[in-house]
Amino acid sequence: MPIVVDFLQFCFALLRSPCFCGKLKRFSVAISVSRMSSLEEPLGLGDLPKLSINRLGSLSSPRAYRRAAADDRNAHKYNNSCNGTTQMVFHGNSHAWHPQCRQADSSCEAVELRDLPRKVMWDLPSFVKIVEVGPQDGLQNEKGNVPTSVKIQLIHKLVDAGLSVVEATSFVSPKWVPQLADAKEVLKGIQQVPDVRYPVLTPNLRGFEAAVAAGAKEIAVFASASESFSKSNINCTIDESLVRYRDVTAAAKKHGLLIRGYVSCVIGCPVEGAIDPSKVAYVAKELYNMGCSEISLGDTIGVGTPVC
Ligand SMILES: CC(C)(COP(=O)([O-])OP(=O)([O-])OC[C@H]1O[C@@H](n2cnc3c(N)ncnc32)[C@H](O)[C@@H]1OP(=O)([O-])[O-])[C@@H](O)C(=O)NCCC(=O)NCCSC(=O)C[C@@](C)(O)CC(=O)[O-]
Repeated sequence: MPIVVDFLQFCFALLRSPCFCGKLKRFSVAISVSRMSSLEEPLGLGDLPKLSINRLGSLSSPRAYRRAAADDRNAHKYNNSCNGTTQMVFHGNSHAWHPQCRQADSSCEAVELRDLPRKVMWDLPSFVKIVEVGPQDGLQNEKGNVPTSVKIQLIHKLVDAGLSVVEATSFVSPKWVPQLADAKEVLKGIQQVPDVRYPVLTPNLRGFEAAVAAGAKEIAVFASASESFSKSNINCTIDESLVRYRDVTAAAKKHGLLIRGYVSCVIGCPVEGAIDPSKVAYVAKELYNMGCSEISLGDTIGVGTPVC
């Protein structure tokens, strides 16, 4: 199974667990795998393990971690006999992939299910970075026009509150988003704090050039896993957006700028309903390949609710 697919299955399993998704509408995932493979085969999401967060929690005790570490050290001694189907299994935080045979029959699946929470707990990141998008994603939906000075004040207060990444604005068409027509004045007006990042959205080269002229040091491109959402949001197909973003990211790399990538509607779309994770993985891989150092998987309409 390609790395991205397993990782996404783990994400969707967590999103479906009762407590996890109640708290998170969108989560920013920094996918930093050494190699991403293209995805052709459909995913068998129907057989996703039904993880319950309390089961995971029970494995988060120090003793469980010590036991997991011990197991992990012996991971290479796994010697399940099986009918020869080799799959990659992700083990512990060593980021080492241990080819491991697993039988397709229930006994192996029982082993796999029993082990999965340990691996998931063992492999959860040790910290969560909050990317604050209110000044952009929030204000763009405001009915009235928020004065530039108030936008700048909001950004300063968010930084004072301790946030280290505050998305400042979008350099998009004022015809589409009049609320952020003052993007240049906002970015120029911020008293930037060292070590704080102020990414801005740039949907095309025109927006990118305007952002650089206003002093942007980090940009974000935003694609979708839903064709309908892509059309309604940025007036082009997914593949057309990726062509645009290859130009934007190439220019950004020339300027040595950091690049974030967004994938919208990773769970569901208001028009198309449920979104196939392989579509999400395809878009994420393309964004990664063009140079995005962080990729945010957005449950844009907040439908990642628990299965049970
Ligand atoms: C993407 C475009 C620009 C394509 O715009 P377009 O209509 O497809 O094509 P266009 O190139 O003909 O541009 C239309 C007009 O905008 C101008 N224009 C063109 N580009 C720019 C620019 N960069 N800055 C300023 N002006 C621009 C362009 O010059 C033209 O002006 P006119 O010639 O008619 O006077 C348009 O569709 C647009 O701005 N859409 C709004 C995109 C947007 O802000 N969406 C919300 C972002 S948040 C989000 O997507 C979700 C996310 C990321 O938060 C994650 C999640 O939750 O899912």
